Amino acid sequence: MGDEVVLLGYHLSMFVVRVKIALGEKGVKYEYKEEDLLNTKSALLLQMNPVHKKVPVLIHNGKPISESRIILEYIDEVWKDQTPLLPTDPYQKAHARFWVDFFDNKVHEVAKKIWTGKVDELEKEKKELIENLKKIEEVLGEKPYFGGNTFGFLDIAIIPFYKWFSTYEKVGNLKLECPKLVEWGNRCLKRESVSKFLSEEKDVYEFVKMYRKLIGVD
Ligand SMILES: N[C@@H](CCC(=O)N[C@@H](CSO)C(=O)NCC(=O)O)C(=O)O
Repeated sequence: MGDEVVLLGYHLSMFVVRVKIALGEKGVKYEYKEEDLLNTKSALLLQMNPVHKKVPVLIHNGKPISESRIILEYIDEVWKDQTPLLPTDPYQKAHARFWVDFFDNKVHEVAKKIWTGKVDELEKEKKELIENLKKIEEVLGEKPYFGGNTFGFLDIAIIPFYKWFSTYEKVGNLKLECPKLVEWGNRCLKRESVSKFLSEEKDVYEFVKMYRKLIGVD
């Protein structure tokens, strides 16, 4: 019997898109189950991820794996005969893990403070976001992809946020200065595994506007 793979997700979740891209790059077939995060989480989600109760959760032959970065590494190890996601060199692997951690904590979390917060009270966060995204752009440098000439782990981790940049700018009333990341994003979008799953900018913006009303900041 082949592998039974199920992905619990939410259509706009950048962390879920990471997993969809990785499974796409590996050519792994899976069943996708959309969670209604804004209303009631499914019993399956609560059973499979009782600690965080968040998506994505990858269920492989009945066994759940949570946290997108951990899921990416799991996928890379389990389906290792297809294109590798992580570098094989230990130092390059550590470098990739460092920058995904930086991105999650110093770009995504800072940006989330902005798009869920009172924008006129967030000058520090706005500066931080611009500066930290510049640091990510410096890691890319002149390379086509973060790992060099091939699309890999760090690209997969960051590209799902690409269509959120314009919403960061609109809601935060700020200007991101990352022309190389824009070029890189368009380059990644040429890959079917990316273009198939990345949200549209207008959908992201509509979601954030709705969410801000829901939590009473707008
Ligand atoms: N560190 C985790 C973050 C997952 C997450 O925040 N998932 C959100 C949807 S995307 O914003 C989620 O499931 N939220 C539901 C909740 O917070 O209850 C990862 O990398 O997988």
